[in-house]
Amino acid sequence: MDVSELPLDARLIAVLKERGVRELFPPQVEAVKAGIFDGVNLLLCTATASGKSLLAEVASVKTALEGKMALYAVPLKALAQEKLLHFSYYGKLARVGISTGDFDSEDKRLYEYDVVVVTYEKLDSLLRHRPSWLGSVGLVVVDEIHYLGDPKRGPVLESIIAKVRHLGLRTQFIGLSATVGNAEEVASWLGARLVSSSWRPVPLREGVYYGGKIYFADGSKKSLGSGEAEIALAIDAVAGGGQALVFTNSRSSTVRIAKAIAQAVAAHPARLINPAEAQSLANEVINASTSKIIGRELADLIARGVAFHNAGLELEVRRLVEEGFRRGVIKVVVSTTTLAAGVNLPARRVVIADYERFDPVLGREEIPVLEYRQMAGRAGRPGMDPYGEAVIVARSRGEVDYLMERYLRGRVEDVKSHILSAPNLRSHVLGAVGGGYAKSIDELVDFFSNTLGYHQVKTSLKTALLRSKVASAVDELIKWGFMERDGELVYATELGRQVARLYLDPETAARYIGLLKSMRKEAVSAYLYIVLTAPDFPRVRRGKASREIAEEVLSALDVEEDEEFEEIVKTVAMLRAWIEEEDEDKIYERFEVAPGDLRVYLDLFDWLGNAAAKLAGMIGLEGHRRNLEKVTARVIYGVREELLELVTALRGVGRVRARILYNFGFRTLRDIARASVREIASLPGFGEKLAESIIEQARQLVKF
Ligand SMILES: Nc1ncnc2c1ncn2[C@@H]1O[C@H](COP(=O)(O)OP(=O)(O)OP(=O)(O)O)[C@@H](O)[C@H]1O
Repeated sequence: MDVSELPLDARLIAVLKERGVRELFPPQVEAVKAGIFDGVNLLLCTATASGKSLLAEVASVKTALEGKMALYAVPLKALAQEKLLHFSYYGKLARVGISTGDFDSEDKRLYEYDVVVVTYEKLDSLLRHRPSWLGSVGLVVVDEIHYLGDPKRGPVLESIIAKVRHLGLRTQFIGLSATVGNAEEVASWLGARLVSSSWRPVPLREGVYYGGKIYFADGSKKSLGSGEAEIALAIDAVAGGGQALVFTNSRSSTVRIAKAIAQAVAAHPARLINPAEAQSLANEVINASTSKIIGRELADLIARGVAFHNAGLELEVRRLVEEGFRRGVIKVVVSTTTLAAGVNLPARRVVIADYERFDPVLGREEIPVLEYRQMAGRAGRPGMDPYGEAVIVARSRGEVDYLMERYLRGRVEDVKSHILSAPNLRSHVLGAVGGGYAKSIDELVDFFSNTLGYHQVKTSLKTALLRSKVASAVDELIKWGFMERDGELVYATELGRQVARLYLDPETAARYIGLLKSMRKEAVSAYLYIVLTAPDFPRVRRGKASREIAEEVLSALDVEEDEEFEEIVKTVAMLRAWIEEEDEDKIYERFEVAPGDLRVYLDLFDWLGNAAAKLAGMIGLEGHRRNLEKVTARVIYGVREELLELVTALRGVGRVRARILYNFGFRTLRDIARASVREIASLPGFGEKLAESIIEQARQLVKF
């Protein structure tokens, strides 16, 4: 089908042609025939790179051109940024915005956009606020809809869909995924037509590697040189003019394998990389990295055409690696399997070095087929590679057949709902009541009967079951003071509504309130401790907990000294070092955290610390509210209290520069407003341009 034949605005067709899209891919033709441009609800389950996103983007812009809004939901903030970039192709045809942070806001200004890219949680939170513009939404897209099976994020998606249904919005719904086992069931629940296809723009060959040979699923074999599997497979791909993406199961092995491959690249008789280009990218990475140690380690590899990619790297650095790989400057990227969803990097050969990983709770576990498919699907760059290859590494001859059956021929797991588990149900019951979606047990039952979880219950007593689960959730929420019941009617208390708006898990909110109420003394470590008790927080697991900090926490709070206490105290110690302005590299070394981890902590603290402050305010603990706000601001910026005025107000001034300004006597915005460009420009790390900018900013702020 030629794009000119599509029922679309001529300007939109022109953009497609400019992007090089002339003929639709076969699954796209099916989607068009199924009614994607006629407002029909669709579930598109087609292979990676088969053009799902392109269609959903076009449908969004079409909706915009028809005067309605489109909401485009993605699982990760980084993917939201990427999506925003994709939408820039459509130029002025649609005003596209992004909304991923700050749950406690209904984002009135979003109304100014035609297309809004959101994360799942942000979309659910927006629906809880019920902004006035909801009525003008004409399309909701959910990308990577297999997240429905995720224990925490799945219920968020179900809740979104239940709310959209409840509101009776006349919206089209489009779900996208390459990997849903029970696509028919999900489509039937969504009331959507299913378009499913295994067509790929680049043929995919899948195989298992053992003892120097790749055994392909079609029975053919390929012999490679001897040596470590990952190295042999990567070098073979690069020597053949391609690139390789290697997935492994731990951060430390991404670094170890990348180093070994870099050595092999350097030792190869043929010149496999362009050293000048590689060196220039390496320099960029050093400049962008907040950790000198990790930055140098990575840059050293990039200079040899290889990189590691894991959650320890900050987003800017990950972006540079991804871009370098897309441009072909980097030939091999070694990534953790857990990051597979977040890396949109096609490569000629994908190597799955480990099919097992270590879970702190479950121990060793095999990766699901869904994850294997997500990784394997990245093999083959459309328009650049004649084929793609996905190779999984076996550790023994006997495993070859096992892996072939389990992964290459295996069926992707069914998506199973988790919304009826008690913690999830409590959270979404409060969200539904707090957002005005239900006012009685009956209405709650009605609301949750729109979920996949209900759809999947197979007993004839399913309504009775749902009713009893909902009633227990309500009882628990009443006990915590977030809801009240009057016969059949249920209400969210003011506090409960606030918890729902802050997008807090009710159990966490109840814990915060309990700890704040019983606090005996105002202590920074105790505030950090309280916020960190949320189960969402990762914990620092290395080293010994500091006794001094433990004592400070215990003098203020009534808590048990158990294993969890130890872990939280270690994390408190790390954040204390950060807000006492300890050098970043020292923190990374002392607590064995990496820049990417620290960014995750800060992001979470921004949300949960501010939420805890709001709760304190609501229960009349004004002093705690102010202290929590201050501690949260200090965590966000990594500074002592005296620097807050400068770091919060001035663009281009972070913790290091603010400290320099302060120590040189520029302690307030007023001091800076009075300074001359020459004075500030001569400080270490400040140039003339930056000096001009911050003086100008300070003058405006203090109306100098
Ligand atoms: N009909 C087409 N003709 C040419 N190029 C196309 C066509 N459709 C999509 N593309 C291009 O192919 C690439 C992959 O498309 P897209 O990202 O939409 O696939 P996808 O199925 O959403 O992949 P993923 O599962 O990774 O999200 C993009 O660069 C896109 O611009």
